[in-house]
This record gives sequence, structure tokens and C-alpha cells, in this order.
Amino acid sequence: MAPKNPLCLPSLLLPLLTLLLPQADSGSFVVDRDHDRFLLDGAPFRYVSGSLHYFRVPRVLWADRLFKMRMSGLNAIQFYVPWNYHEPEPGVYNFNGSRDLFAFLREATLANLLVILRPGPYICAEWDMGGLPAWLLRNPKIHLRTSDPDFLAAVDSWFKVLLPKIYPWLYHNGGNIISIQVENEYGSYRACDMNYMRHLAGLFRALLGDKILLFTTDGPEGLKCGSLQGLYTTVDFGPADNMTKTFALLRKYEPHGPLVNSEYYTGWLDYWGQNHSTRSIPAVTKGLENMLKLGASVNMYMFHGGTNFGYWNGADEKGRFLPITTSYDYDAPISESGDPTPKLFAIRNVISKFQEIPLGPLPPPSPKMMLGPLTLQLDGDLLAFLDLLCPQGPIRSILPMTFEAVKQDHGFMLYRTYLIHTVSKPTQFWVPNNGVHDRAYVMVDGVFQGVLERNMKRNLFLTGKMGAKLDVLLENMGRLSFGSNSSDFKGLLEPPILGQTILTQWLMFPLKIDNLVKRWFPIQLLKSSHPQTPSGPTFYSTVFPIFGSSRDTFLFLPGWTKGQVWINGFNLGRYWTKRGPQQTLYVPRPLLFPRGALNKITLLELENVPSHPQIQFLDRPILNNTLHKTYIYSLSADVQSTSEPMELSGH
Ligand SMILES: CCCCNC(=S)N1C[C@H](O)[C@@H](O)[C@@H](O)[C@H]1CO
Repeated sequence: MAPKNPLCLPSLLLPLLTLLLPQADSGSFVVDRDHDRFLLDGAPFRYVSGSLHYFRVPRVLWADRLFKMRMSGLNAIQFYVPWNYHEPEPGVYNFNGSRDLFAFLREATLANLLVILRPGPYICAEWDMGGLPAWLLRNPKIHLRTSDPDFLAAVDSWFKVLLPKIYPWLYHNGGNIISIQVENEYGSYRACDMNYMRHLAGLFRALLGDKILLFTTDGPEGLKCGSLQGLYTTVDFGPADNMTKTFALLRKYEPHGPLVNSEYYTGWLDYWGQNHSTRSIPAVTKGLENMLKLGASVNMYMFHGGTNFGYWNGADEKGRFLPITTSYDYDAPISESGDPTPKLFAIRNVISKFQEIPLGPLPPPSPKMMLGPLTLQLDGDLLAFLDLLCPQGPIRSILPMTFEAVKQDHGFMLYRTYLIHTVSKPTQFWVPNNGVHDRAYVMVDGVFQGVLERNMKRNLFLTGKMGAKLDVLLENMGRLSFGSNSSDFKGLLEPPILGQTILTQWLMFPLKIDNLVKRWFPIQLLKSSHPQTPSGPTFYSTVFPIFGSSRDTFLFLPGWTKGQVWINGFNLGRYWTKRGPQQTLYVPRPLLFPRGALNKITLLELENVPSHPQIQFLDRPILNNTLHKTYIYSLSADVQSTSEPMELSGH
């Protein structure tokens, strides 16, 4: 399967040498401007493609998802490469396990699917910082997505590692990659720096050779600044947009060649605290059929969304900071748990009018598991484990430092100071210039006082004796992934104020929570000898066996407020039961140990624990908490509805 590099030449030399060496009769994928179409190996070709993101699906499930996409009638897939997923630190690269994108390319080949690759460097995708690594912000003056030499140096260094690895996978080299996108909707970015786009185009050509089709994608309003001479221009729009007008606009940039919609939205993303997004089947299928009738090539975004595991979700800012939910179900044709939906069959039916569909049935939905309720034990307040969570000890500074300044990219950091005088009357504690990025959980001498949140007007009043410990746990809820006009630094961006006093002399504790949870697994911590009354961020856990085989399931946390979950040491993602709309977290079956082996679940609850610290595993997702109200009453009378009304309120 490995594409051609018969002489095992140094990967950087390959593109140059292919210019000299006669090419074996390898494949070709080109634009035929005379007939407004693509040609694949000389024959007319139209792709019907779907997006799925390997970085949102456990590796053992890739083949399953790709098979279902092929059986849906797709002949290609499209996916991004998140830079921050593969270069966790400058010069440190990770292409292993679920980050082995070359294994994913191999699986796509086995599924008989061509590939449209989108390596960025910026990808948006509701992914943390749109795929750009947070360590870029250790240089606070860097101008992202511009010809800023510091930014370009990091981009060059990354692409000089990635693109030579991609080169053998190009279609004309025997691989399955038929086209490659440069940047992502650059026309929607304020900078509009054509030197940057030209630099990228030159870099891609130098490292990938002159045969691969390079293209750009923009919304209609972005075509002016996002397109570039020498890169094939494509557009993105959804079912509610005017296809005729949008393609007419595209023709101003590509008078000849195939019409391409690189992102036809089959659904949409979800934000914590907002209604669950859906797109209707008739709207989606009508728009798809109209484009296919025109002979356009279409990529459906998303065909399978998957999950924002860990801390990987991004965020948007629309007057308010809006983090993306853990579920990236996207109301896509293949559900978050990999099940074909009615939307998939409707789309498959449309495709069958235009091209051959593989014979045979779609696999049925996977069997699901219900379990519980399970009661969790209190392991202890987060503060009780500070030495283990920050073994190297705190960083001391007069003013608070950002996550980036202390080289903590994701998760949580504890900021500690001491009251220099007694505050006997309730006194306002706040951070000027909206400086909480993104949520602050405030404790005085270990007693939880409440929460401050970015872009949310909320007052918090404290009292405390001179010398009392003031702890502020800062949660990074994910970096802006779209349209941000400035870098999204995380942490306490300004020194907090208590009454009239600016608080200085801070200790910063970057918290390695994932390392500790992994160390705790699989043992069950001894019950804390002195049962505390939990206050503020607190760890809970339990162990449980699954008899028989493990199955997909959905973790439901009735009565819990907000926090993070780990299953067998794997960071499943964030929950925010109190805010919704997502009420359950998808648990992929490969994460669970079958046949009686003990599984361990650990929660870090950040705010308030229910009177009964229980969890359940359900056989269906709850992504729209109005559904939750009806469903939960049919589940069991003793589990009260926990979510608030849909609009943002309270915690
Ligand atoms: C609120 C819209 C955020 C901007 N994103 C848009 S328009 N989209 C285009 C973008 O290219 C893609 O990566 C996804 O981010 C998609 C939305 O799912």
C-alpha cells in the first residue's frame, strides 16, 4: 500500500527529483477547463466527498467509519491535519496511535476512498485555536496567519516535516490524495495578507511538486481575499444559501473548470448554553441534488463529526465567549457514535441518482449498553492533591502570568495569593478588562466562594482574615477557533481586585491533572479517612465491571454541574450538565474493559456535587436537553431533571 519511493530517497529531495526523472505511468488528477470538469486518469470525474476528522475518532474505529462512508456512495473523503495535534512542543512531533494520519490514509485506501487533504496551517474546525499550536503565543507579539517572520518560521518548520511525509501519498505518486487545500477560509480573516498566502503556495509547491492540485476554500464573502492566482478556487455554503448566486460569484474567480463546494453543511456545531443545532433532511438533500445536477463536486461537512475529547474543543466569540461542546455530532449523516441516520439513507438515495453505489447494506447501529446508576466515592478536593498535581512546585510572580507564559497549553492552572489584611465585610472580587480567560473557581482557605466567567457580568463577594489563602482555579475552556482578531491567551490576564486593592504576589501552579488521573488508574483510592464536605473542585471516582462484551454507551451525569471526565485514564472531555444542551458524553466501546475486568471512572466536578453522587450509562445520547426532560422521566423516577431552561442563566 505504501506509495512510491522505490529508491527510498531523502524525502526533501523527492519533489525536485520527480521533475527530472521520467514518471512511470502513474495516476493523474487534473482540472479540465475545456469541459468544466475534473479528469481522473484521463476520464471525467466528479467527487462526492464527506468530511470526517481522524483526530475526533479513536483509531480502532477509523475503518468502521470509513467503510460506512464508502457504502453511503462517497468516492472521496476530506479531512484536516491539526498542527497542534502533531507538534505538541516546538520541534517535538507525534504521529503515533490516534495521531497516525498515515495509518488513516492507509485505511482510506483500503476503503477505496480518495482523499482531499487540508493541512492548514490554520484549519478552524471548531478545534482548539483552529489547529494552531498554543506555544506560538509564548511570543505574545506574534501575528498569527500573516507574513510575520516569526509565524512563517514556525509554519515552514512544521511543513518541512509534514509535507515530505505527505508527498508519497499524492495520487500521481501512487497514493490516494487528489488535492490539497492551502490555509482555510483565509478571506474571512481580517489580515488579508497576500504575502502570507503567496508564501504558503510557494512552500506547498516546493515540497509537493507541481502536479498536485492545490486549492482554496472560502465563503462567498471571502473569495476576494481568500483566493490566489495558481490555486484552484472553491467555495463553501449550506442548504439555506442560494446555490445559483454563490456559484455565479465563484465563476468570477474560476470562469472555467468544475464547480466545487468544499463544505456543504449537513448540520452545524453546538455551543455550551445554546440550543442544539440541526439541519433538516429535505433541505440537505434538495441542495445536494441541485449541485449534483449541475455536475459540481461536493464535499459534505461533516459526514461524520465525532467527539472533541480532552480539552481539544475550540470556541467562537459572538458578543460572548462561546466554547464548542464536547460532542461534535454535528447532526451529521453518521452519528457521533458511528450509527447511520435517516439523513444518511436520504443522502445515499440522492447520490444513487448520479453514480453507482456499492452493493450491500449499511451496517446497522452498533449495540449500546446501559449500566447503573453507579455511586461515586469522594476522593478529595483538588487542593488536597496540589503537591501531586504540581510536583515541580509553583511559579512566583508579582502579577499573575498567563497559561502560555508558564507553558501550560490546556486544562487548568491554580493561582494563589494571601490576604494582606482582614476583609470582614463582603467585598467584591473581580478581574478588570474581562481578564478571566475563561472560568475562575474561587476558594478562600479552601472554601468554595463561587465562579467568575469570561464575558459574563457576575459579582462575587468575599470575606477573609489577614493571611487567608485566596485560591483561583482557572479553566481554559478552549481557544477561539474562528474570526478572532487577537490571540486568545488563557488564564488571569489582569491582576484581580478585592474591593479597592489590586492583588499582587501570586503563585502559579500549572496542574498536570491528566498525569495524576492516569497514575491513579486502575487503583481505587482509599476512602478519605476524614470525609470532607466537598467544597469547590473535587475528585470523585468509582470502579465497575462490565459483564460480557463492551459496547458503545453514553455517560449521563444527573445533578452534576460542570467538570471533566476520565474513563480508564482516557480524558473523555468536558461535561456541563447544568448548562446543556449536551447532557451525555459518548463513551466509545474500545475505551471499556469487557468480561468482568474493572473499569474506572474519575470526575473532576468544578462546582457543585449532587446530593446523590451518581452517574449512569444510557443506551442513547441526549444532546438537546429539552429531549432530556421527557426522556429522563421515562428512565427512572428518582433521577430528577437537572438542567436549567435553555437560555444561559446561573452557572
Ligand atoms: C460560527 C461559524 C464558525 C466558523 N466556521 C465555519 S463557517 N465553518 C467553515 C470552516 O472552514 C470549518 O472548519 C468549520 O469551522 C465550519 C463550521 O463548522
